[in-house]
Amino acid sequence: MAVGAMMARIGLVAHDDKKAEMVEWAKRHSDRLCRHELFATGTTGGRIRDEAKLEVYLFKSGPLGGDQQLGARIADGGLDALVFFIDPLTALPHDVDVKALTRLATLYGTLFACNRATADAVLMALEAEKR
Ligand SMILES: O=C(CO)COP(=O)(O)O
Repeated sequence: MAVGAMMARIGLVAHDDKKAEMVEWAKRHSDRLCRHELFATGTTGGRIRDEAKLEVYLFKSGPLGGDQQLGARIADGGLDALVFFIDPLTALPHDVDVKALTRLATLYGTLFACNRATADAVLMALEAEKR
């Protein structure tokens, strides 16, 4: 991404117990988020689109490959930041996909927020950063 308050490509994902929190966060920051290009796993993105009224590109649902699609975007250099509200208390059938996504975000140095506090900081960083 290049300079100033330019559009960033942001991935949004939330596990089921965290979806309400993600939607609330997206609503609170909708004036900021609408300036960026948003990508999300299917169910998370559908809720953000419907409830926060934001334009979101929807990948497949996480358990059906959506985490992998976001990971592929990271590997291709197509994502500037990832906001992923992970549920640490629930076992997931696609845990390997979750690990793969967080691994790729780490490997490629993607701005990565896993809770509301760091998500706020990531948004601020995207706006402040001189790129
Ligand atoms: O399971 C998820 C991420 O691991 C989220 O997928 P959904 O947004 O489709 O529920």
